Order: sequence, then C-alpha cells, then structure tokens
Amino acid sequence: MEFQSTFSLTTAVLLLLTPVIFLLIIKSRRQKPHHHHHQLPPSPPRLPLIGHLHHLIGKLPHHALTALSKKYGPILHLRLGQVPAVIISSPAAAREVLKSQDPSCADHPDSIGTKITGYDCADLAFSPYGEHWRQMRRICVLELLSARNVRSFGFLRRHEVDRLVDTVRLSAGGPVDLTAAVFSATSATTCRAAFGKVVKGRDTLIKMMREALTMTGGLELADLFPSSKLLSVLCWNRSRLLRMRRRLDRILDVIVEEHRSKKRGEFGGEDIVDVLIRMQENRELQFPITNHNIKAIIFLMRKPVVMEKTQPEIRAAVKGKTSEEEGDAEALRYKLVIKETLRLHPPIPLLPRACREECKTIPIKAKVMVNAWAMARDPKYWDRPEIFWPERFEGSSADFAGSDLQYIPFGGGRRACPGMGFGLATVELTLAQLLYHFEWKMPEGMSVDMAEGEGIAVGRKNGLFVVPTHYDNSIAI
Ligand code: HEM
Repeated sequence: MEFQSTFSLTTAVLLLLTPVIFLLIIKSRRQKPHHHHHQLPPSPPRLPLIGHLHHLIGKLPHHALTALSKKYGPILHLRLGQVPAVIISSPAAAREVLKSQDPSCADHPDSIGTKITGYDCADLAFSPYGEHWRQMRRICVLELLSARNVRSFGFLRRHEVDRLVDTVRLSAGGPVDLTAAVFSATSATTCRAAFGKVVKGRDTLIKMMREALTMTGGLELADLFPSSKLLSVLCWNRSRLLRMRRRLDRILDVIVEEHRSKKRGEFGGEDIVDVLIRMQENRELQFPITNHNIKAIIFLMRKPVVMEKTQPEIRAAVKGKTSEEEGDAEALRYKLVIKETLRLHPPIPLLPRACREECKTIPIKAKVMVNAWAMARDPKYWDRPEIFWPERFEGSSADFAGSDLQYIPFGGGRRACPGMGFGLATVELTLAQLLYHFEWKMPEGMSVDMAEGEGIAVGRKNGLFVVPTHYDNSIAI
C-alpha cells in the first residue's frame, strides 16, 4: 500500500515507459476477455490499460479514494493497472468484509516490498490466511503480545521512556526532532521485548524498519502489472529492497545466532526468538519453523508505535501537569486524547485485504481496501469530524476493539492488530512522560506541519521539530 510515493512516481514512470505500455496494450488486446459473473460495485470512468490509476495520481491514496467514494458510493470497484480492487468506505460494508465475510477476505495482498522484506511473506502480517498464519499469530500473541506480557514488560517500557526523556532533556531549549526520538524509543521497546538487548546494529535495524515501512506498499508499477516481466526487472525499488534485505540478513543472522548459542533472553527467561528456535529445533509444530520465519518475525517487531499529534493541541487538551500515576480523571483524559489522535490519524488508513474465495461482489484475488480514514472523518458518523476534540469520546461507545466500524484504528476481524495492548501501553506512558517533564513550544516562526508521509503505515511526512523546556515538577500544581 505504498501508494503515496508510487503515485507521485507513477506520473513520471508512465511517461518514461510509454513504449512498454504500448506493447502491453497490444498484448492485452490479444488476450481473450474474461467472463465473470460478479455483480460488481459501481466504478468511475477508467482508461485503457492503466484503469483507474489516473484518479490517484498526485494525491495521497486514502484522500483520493475518499473523494471517489463520496462521488460514486461507499463500495467501489477499481482497476489499478491489471489488479482489480474494491474500496470500502462505509461501516455496513466494512462489517461485511471484516466480520461477516471475514475468512473469504482474510488474506493480505502481497507485493514486491512485502515479499522481499517480509521474507517471502513468512512474517505474520503478510502471510496468507490459513493454518500457518494461525500458528504464527498464536505464538506471537502467547509469547509476546498477551495482556500478561504487556504488564510484565512494564519496566522495560519505563526504561526506554526514561532514556527518551534524558535524550530530550539534553536538547532542552533547542529544537528536537520528536518524531525520530519517539520512533527510536518505541521501536527499541518492542525490539527489546522481542529479542533482548541487542546493541550491535540496533540503530541500523531501526532505521531500516523505517525505510521498509515506506517501501512495502504494493503499488509499484510491477505490482500493478504483475504479468509484465519487463516492469518487474525495471522496478527500481526492487534493487533498493534487495540491497536492504542483504543488510537486514547480516543483522538478523547475528541476532538468531546469538540466541542459538546463549539460549536465553535478556531477562533470564526465553524471549520470542528463543521460543521460535526451541520450537524449530524440537520440531514441535505442525508447520515447521524456518530461519526465514524467525527473521521475518524479528523484523516484524519493527512496528513502531506512532504518536502522531504531539503538539500544543494535546497540551491544551490534557491541561496541567500530570504524572502517569495521577488520578483516574487525568488517565481518562490521556485515553481520550489518544483515541481522538488515532481517529484523525489512523496509522494504517487503508486496511489491506485480498479476496481468497469467490464472493458475489468481490472478484477473487481482488485487493480490498477498507478506508478506515474515510469512515473516521465521515460527517454521517462524527460531529465536526475535522476538529481535534477528544471530548467527543466521553460517554461514546466507540472502543479500540472495532465494535463501531467507523472507528477502527487497530483494524477489525481476524487480522485485527494483535499488538493493541502493547502499543497503547507504550503510547500512554510516552505521552504522559513527555508532558510531565517538559513544556513544549514550536520553534520561532514555525507552525505545526501535519503533512502525511508515504508507506503502508502513514506517519508524518516531516519530523516534528519542537522546543522542549525542562519543567520543574517541584512547583507543579
Ligand atoms: C498504537 C499502536 C498500533 C496501531 C494503531 C496498530 C494498528 C494496526 C492495524 C490498523 C493493523 C491492520 C489490522 C487490519 O488489517 O485489520 C495492524 C496489524 C498488525 N499489528 Fe498493529 N498497531 C499498533 C501496534 C502494534 C505493535 C506494538 C505490534 C507488535 C509488536 C503490532 C503488531 C501487528 C501485527 C503482527 C499485525 C498483523 C496481524 C495479522 O495480519 O494477523 N501492532 N496493526
């Protein structure tokens, strides 16, 4: 789903590759037409060969798709190059895809990016739905992401957030790239929980995680024209990804080997990598675990916990100084602020699905994109949706578990995020500590830039530079 970068590039590429396109048109004319019996949803006007790609050029895909849905309806059928896609933008239709029809639509689409950095989709997030996925998910939840583990990793979270506070303190008075600092701290928390205190290569790994997140989107031209071998060879991100994979291999091989020889995690017991190695060696599982599975799972822990809107609005909403130990009322305010932030900025605005079984309105193998971003800003369900207003959640039934489909920042159905508890615990502590220890203001003459970046997980386009001043807690009210 790396639409953003690919579509800004698409314009240039379409021009450069006109001869290739010309050949593809001739080839596609020679192919016999497919006869299918779907009652396809409405479709905007499309062009030969590129289908509906032109509707997306130059825009962020979730924005472009929202505009199309407003015009043509909440269930859209598109053709992105050669790939059929169905876009879902209403809670009723999302319920069908994520809940009622869930097993039929529970695949995740693959792409050049996920194949290369996900070790041929050997990780959990991109592996096809089925017994193998179920086994991996069970292990990840049981060994890392369960409520018990989230609690037991509290000290680790605390340690990484303390380090973050120290880093920020060192720069007090001058601008700090808070996005980078928070990304590094939250990735370090998940990395340490998953595979211990790896010092060597950790920063490089975290940097690569960031890079991979922007490159594993799935709308490379080669992804859109899968039948073209030429485009697959010409895909320039492919060589970048392959180079990244080689660097990644070197770091992950060391982590795996260290675990094989030590056979125990940072905290004395087993971490998830130890568990996977034990299961691999004892052949305990129905689906044998390969080294690729282990490396893919380690890399999966790249998942950063995004705090998108750390800025004066949040300070205003959380009024006053608090520590995370303070009363329920304050804790509730944090929760409301985080809820509202995740409404306006769901980190995965387009939930990816692929249809694995024939169904009435969705062609088999079609990409299905549930536009969580559109539903979270639809005036049909939200009062003044564009305004950051945490109090809207006071007394509201919308929870993170996806009961109300207009609010699904952690997704829904079988493929919903298993790291929700882990992620929220980290975000809450980080936010509380950064607000407790510092006053924040924008650098002189700068305003808050909320431009969105590219990639499967949409974060900020540019780092948030803010100026912290140390806050003397001894005079706190
Ligand atoms: C605030 C933090 C987080 C948010 C907002 C978030 C959001 C999401 C979303 C929207 C999805 C896609 C769900 C769907 O398609 O229905 C997802 C999937 C996933 N998330 Fe998270 N996530 C967060 C933190 C984490 C953490 C900390 C981890 C693990 C360390 C994690 C692991 C995963 C995995 C493994 C999947 C794929 C699940 C599957 O395909 O079966 N997430 N997340």
